[in-house]
Amino acid sequence: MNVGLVGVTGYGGSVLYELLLRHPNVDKVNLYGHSQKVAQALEEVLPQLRRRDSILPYDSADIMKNNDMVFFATSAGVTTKLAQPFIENDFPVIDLAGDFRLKADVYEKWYKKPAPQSDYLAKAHYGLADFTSSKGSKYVANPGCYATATILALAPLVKNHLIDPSSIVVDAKSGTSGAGKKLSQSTHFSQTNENLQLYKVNQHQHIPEIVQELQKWDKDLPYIQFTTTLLPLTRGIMASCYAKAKSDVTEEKVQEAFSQTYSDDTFVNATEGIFPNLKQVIGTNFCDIGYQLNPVTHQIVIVSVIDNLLKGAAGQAIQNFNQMFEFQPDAGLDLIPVLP
Ligand SMILES: NC(=O)C1=CN([C@@H]2O[C@H](COP(=O)(O)OP(=O)(O)OC[C@H]3O[C@@H](n4cnc5c(N)ncnc54)[C@H](OP(=O)(O)O)[C@@H]3O)[C@@H](O)[C@H]2O)C=CC1
Ligand SMILES: CC(=O)N[C@@H](CCC(=O)OP(=O)(O)O)C(=O)O
Repeated sequence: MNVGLVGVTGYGGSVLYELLLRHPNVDKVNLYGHSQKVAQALEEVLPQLRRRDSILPYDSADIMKNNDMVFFATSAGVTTKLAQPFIENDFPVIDLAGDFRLKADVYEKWYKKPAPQSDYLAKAHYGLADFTSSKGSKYVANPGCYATATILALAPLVKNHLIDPSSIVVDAKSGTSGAGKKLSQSTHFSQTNENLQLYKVNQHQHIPEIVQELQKWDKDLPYIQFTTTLLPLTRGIMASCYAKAKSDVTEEKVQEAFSQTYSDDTFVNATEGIFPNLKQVIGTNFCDIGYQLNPVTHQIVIVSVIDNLLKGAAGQAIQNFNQMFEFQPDAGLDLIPVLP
């Protein structure tokens, strides 16, 4: 099949392009940029890919005519403006941005941008690929990177009501590629290198996304305590999550919850007492999780790690693509970590 990709010049888009080029069910990837530009040689912007492709001017009619579906890996607010013709024509879209993940009022509050129309939002499927299937959906809102790491870490405990939902504390950390390619003061080399910086404390836009999804399993879950820290690394997210176990919860019950939830999952691996590090997942679509119940404090610590550009973005988008078109669940995702 032919697929369209808008946003190849960004971090998420370039990683998605690499995955699509190697995907067994993709014949051609057509690249699109901004509407006002003429076609641009890909080599001019991404010479390291060594491909003689062109980035075509953005045109929704052209995208629908020449492709079977389209991926948007564009900045927040772009699909709110561009998605309409695809939704009205039931043309399949997978959107890596946050525009279609939240209810309109929640999106506007946390992203500080106008939300898409409510009837369009109602057509979007939140594609947390390890828990839901995108089969039959025409518009998939691919989850956020921190949201993916955090929800996957907490899901077994929240679903099985093993923790006090008001006790959740998440200390999440990300490499700078999570912020996209645009330079800012906090991602400047001299500011990031050999430094740790907290940012968006209690204001991160993934807080409502995490809460919205966890509440599907426990409607009594209130807002979570969530902080984000910028790491002096390019790729990777580590989410360290803490929650108070209910009084009757034992080590066996916690183990059973993780093993029931993830034993058949190709991409999520959860292990009791062994805590993951970032390098074991960078370059892959895996989410590795370590967890332990502290018998003294009765707190459970759960640590998850992902590559923000793969499991947190392009890799999960491919999982959703595979579900949407009923390809093999792991097609195009046979990746091994970057070593050493
Ligand atoms: N980086 C990450 O780890 C993750 C990112 N995301 C989300 O995925 C999306 C892409 O992120 P990321 O790759 O990091 O961002 P970047 O800032 O690196 O790239 C943004 C891309 O969007 C393109 N773009 C912006 N405006 C338009 C427009 N009006 N029309 C067409 N193209 C446009 C840019 O093109 P140009 O180069 O021409 O400006 C660029 O290719 C964002 O919404 C982000 O929040 C989600 C999960 C993780
Ligand atoms: C390090 C860094 O800055 N990460 C970004 C990740 C969020 C993102 O990718 O945006 P969406 O809301 O569209 O998912 C952040 O914290 O805002």
